[in-house]
Amino acid sequence: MATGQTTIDVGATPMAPQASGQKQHGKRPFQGPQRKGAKHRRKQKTVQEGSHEEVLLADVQALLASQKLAGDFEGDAAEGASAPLPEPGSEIEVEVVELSSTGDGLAKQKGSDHIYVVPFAVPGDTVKVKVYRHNRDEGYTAADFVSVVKPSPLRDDSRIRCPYFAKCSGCQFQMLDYDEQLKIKKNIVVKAYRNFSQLPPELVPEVLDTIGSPLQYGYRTKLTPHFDGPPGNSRRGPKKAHQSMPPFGFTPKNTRKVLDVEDCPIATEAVRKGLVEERARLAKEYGNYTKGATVLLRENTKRVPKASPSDTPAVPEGIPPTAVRVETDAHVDFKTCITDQNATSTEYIDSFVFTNPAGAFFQNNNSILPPFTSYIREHILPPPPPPPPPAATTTTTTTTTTTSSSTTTTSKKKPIRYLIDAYSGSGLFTITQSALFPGGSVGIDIADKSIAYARRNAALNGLREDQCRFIAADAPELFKSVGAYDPDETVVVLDPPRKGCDAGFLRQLLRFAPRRVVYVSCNVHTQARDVGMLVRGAVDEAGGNVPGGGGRDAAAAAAAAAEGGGQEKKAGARYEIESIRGFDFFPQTGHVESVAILNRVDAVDS
Ligand SMILES: C[S@@+](CC[C@H](N)C(=O)[O-])C[C@H]1O[C@@H](n2cnc3c(N)ncnc32)[C@H](O)[C@@H]1O
Repeated sequence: MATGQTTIDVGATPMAPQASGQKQHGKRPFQGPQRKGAKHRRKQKTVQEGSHEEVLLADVQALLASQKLAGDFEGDAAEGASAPLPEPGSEIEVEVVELSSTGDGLAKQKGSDHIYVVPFAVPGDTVKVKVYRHNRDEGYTAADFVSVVKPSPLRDDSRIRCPYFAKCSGCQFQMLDYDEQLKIKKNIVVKAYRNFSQLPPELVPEVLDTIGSPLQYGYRTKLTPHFDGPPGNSRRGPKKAHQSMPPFGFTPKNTRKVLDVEDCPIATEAVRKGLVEERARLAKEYGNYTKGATVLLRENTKRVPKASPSDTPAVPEGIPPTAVRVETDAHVDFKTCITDQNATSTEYIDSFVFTNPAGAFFQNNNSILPPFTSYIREHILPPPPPPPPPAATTTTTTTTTTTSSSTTTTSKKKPIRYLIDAYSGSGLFTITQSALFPGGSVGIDIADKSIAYARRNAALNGLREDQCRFIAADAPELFKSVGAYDPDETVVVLDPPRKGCDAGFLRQLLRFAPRRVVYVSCNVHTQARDVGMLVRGAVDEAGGNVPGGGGRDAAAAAAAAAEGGGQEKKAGARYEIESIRGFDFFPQTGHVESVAILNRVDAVDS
C-alpha cells in the first residue's frame, strides 16, 4: 500500500462513530498508563486523550514492558535503539502476538523483539507485511498487511463478506467468529480500565460480557463515502473539473488516497442502495466538481400501521418503489436513504419514534438500540435492597468488597424521581427512560438543532414538558437549572462525545452529587479516565487524570476521601462502580461502546 502521512480519518471510514457537535480533543502531553518497572520511557509527545494513537502507544508500551519482565527482551526498541530495522517499503514476515485495543495486531519478526503494528491480522497469524514507517521514539514500526503466510486458528477467511476487507480501514475483524469478536471487545474494556482509570484493581469490578448486536452485517444506518478533488488543482488559481469518475468510497489504512468502494455489507440494505445510486449520480456529474466532497447516506423509515396481520398497505406517497420493505404483524416499515444533511430522518426503537436532522448525531446501529435501551431501563434505578440476612445462629466474620453497591441501596433511601440526561442529543435516553421518573426528566445538549428535535421527539412520543424538557447549552450549564432536583433522588446519564467529559463538567457533577450515574460512552478509554476521577472524587485542573493518581495513590485517595480527609477530597461526592459492560454497536470493527454504572458513596449510609 501507499506511503505518505498516516491518517486516521474518523469521519470518513464506515466504522467510525460520528458525533455532530464533537469538538477537537484538547491536546496535552501524553501521560499514558503508569507501570512499575517500565524503564523504556518515550519522549514526551502530544497526543489526543483517548485517541487511536494514545491507545496504541499504551499497548505497545505494555508489550515492551512485559517482554522486559519476561526476560526475553533482546532489543532496545522503546528508546529507538540503533538495531538495524528493515527499510521502509521492504516486505518481511512477522508473527502476531496480541491485538491492540485499536484492532491492530502487534507482531514480532523471528529473532527480534521489535514491535510491528499490523492491521487486519489476529494473534497466531504469520503474515507478510510491507514496512511503512518506523516510530523509533514510540518503539514500534507501522506496517501494511500484504498476505497471510500461516493462518491463526482464530482466522477463517471464508467468513469475510466484503471484497474490500484488508484494504478499507473500516472493518478489522471479519475473519473472526462473532463470539471471538465479543471476547476481544470485553478485553478492550478490561484493558481500558486497567490502563486509563488510574484506579487500583480492587476498585474496578469484573467487566461483564459484551452484549452483541442482533445484526452483525447490514446494521449501519449511516455512511459518509467521499471523493477527492481533481488532481493538480491548487488552492489559488483556476480550478479544473474532474475529467473522469474519481474513486468514491472510504479511506484505506496508511494512505490518504480514497479507496473506490461499490458496496459496504455492514450497511443496511437501504444505505447500500443509496451508495449505488450516489455512485450512478457521480458517474454522470463528476464533470461539475472542481473540489472533493463527502456524501451523506442516512437511512430513513416511513412506518405504516397495519389494520390486521394480513393487511398489505400500499407504498405511501413520496416513497419510491425501490424502498426496502420490512414487515411485522403490526406495521410495514418503508426504508429509504437520505442524502440531504438538513432533511429529517426518522427511526423507531421499539414503539418510540425519533426524528433527527439527517446530518446530526444519532446512534448508527438501529438493531442494537432496543436491547441497549432496555438494558439502561433495567439498570438506571438502583437494584432493590438485598433481603435481610436470616437470623444468625453462629458468629461469622464477613468482608465487604469495595465495589459492592450494598452501601447505596438500603431501604431507608428516598426513591429516585428525577433523570438528568447530559449530552442528550435528540433525547434518546431522556425519552426512552422518562416513564421511570415521576419528578421529570431533563436533557441538555450543545447542538441547538438536536435539542429542537428532542423537543419535537418528546411530543411525538406523547410526553408533556413537565415530564420531559430540554436545554440547548454547554453541559456544565445544566447545574444552573436543576436546583429543584434533590441529588438524593436523581440519576444522571452521561453520553459525551469521544473526548469524554470536560473537567468543569465533572467538577460540577461531583459537587451536585447525584445518587447514581449511568455513563454511556463510545470511547471506553476516556470513559475509564472520567470514571476514575468520579471514583476518586477528584478532578485535576487540566481536566484529566490526577497526577500520581494511579495504583496505590488512588486507593489511598479513595480511602482518605472516605475518612473525610486527604488532599484529593476536592469536589464533593465520590463514587463506586457497580458494573461495567461493553455493547457491540459496530460488529466486524475493533470498536466497542461501554456502560458504567456508579453509585454515590455516602459518608454515613442511611
Ligand atoms: C455521543 S453523542 C450522544 C447523543 C445522545 N445521547 C444519543 O445517544 O443519541 C454526544 C452528544 O454530545 C453533544 N455535545 C458535545 N459537546 C457537548 C457539550 N460541551 N455540552 C453538551 N453537549 C455536548 C453532541 O452534540 C452530541 O449530541
